[in-house]
Amino acid sequence: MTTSSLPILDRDLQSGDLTLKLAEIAEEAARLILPFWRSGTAVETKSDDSPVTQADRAAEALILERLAALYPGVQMVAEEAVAADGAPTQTDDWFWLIDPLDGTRGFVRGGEAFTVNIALIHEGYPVAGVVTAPASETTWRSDRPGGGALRRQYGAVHEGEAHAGAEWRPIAVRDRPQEGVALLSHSITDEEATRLAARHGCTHWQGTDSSLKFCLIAEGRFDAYPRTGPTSEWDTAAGQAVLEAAGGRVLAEDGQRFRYGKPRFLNGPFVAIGG
Ligand SMILES: Nc1ncnc2c1ncn2[C@@H]1O[C@H](COP(=O)(O)O)[C@@H](OP(=O)(O)O)[C@H]1O
Ligand SMILES: [Mg+2]
Repeated sequence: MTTSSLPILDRDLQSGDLTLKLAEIAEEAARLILPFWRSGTAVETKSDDSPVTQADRAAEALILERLAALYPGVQMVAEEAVAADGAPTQTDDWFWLIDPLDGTRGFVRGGEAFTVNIALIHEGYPVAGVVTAPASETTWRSDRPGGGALRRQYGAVHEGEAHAGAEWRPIAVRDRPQEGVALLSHSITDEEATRLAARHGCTHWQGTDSSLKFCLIAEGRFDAYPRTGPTSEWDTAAGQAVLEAAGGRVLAEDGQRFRYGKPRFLNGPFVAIGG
């Protein structure tokens, strides 16, 4: 592997330019995905029983091409490539985790909660991440390390109409209110959701697909996202980077910071929490 682009990658990470460039890529992928949404696009079932569409594949191909052009030689671990070719058995110090379309089930149902996710892992932890929600034309990103988290609504930028929402605005987690609200996957029962929410000090909960859950906690609208069922590392890494930058935390069952590069890139249980 060539490591020649690592100095440039690290320079861009430290300046915050990295996630600005990643946001452009994720938004380009989002524009590619959107025409497939609510279009009755064909759905195939992967070996793990999860759905995949042409939108997932087209978006992943675009992201891989853009990343390889910007930072050649950095290892890329992406959902559809792993589904097709298997997972790499080793990870480098630096690697990308890419989920071109998270929340595919919701996407296929015509729901709005689906996202494009790009994260950079360094020595086992997400150090930069970008999440884009194509349906609402919104992007969340971590800024330079220690620089917080930001959100923008990008649609108007490309229609050529300057409007306030198109600016990057800082976001932050909220202090836990008396009646906290948890976000949970639709993949669990109502009983399980109520129990999980209560375990993490929340009196209410709401079901939401995809990594959008991390972003909604990062911007201070919700309080926790506990997950006991399986996810893959590309489902959570970018959301974790955004949430941590906004002042939140993602913890494994042992209370330690949630880490990456695990066997087959499979996540165990975790909880994402705001303030
Ligand atoms: N058995 C399993 N193993 C690994 N990941 C799983 C899984 N069941 C669900 N997931 C992951 O959970 C994600 C959906 O989470 P949520 O329910 O919060 O929307 C899916 O992302 P994709 O839609 O990208 O496939 C999928 O990767
Ligand atoms: Mg996913």
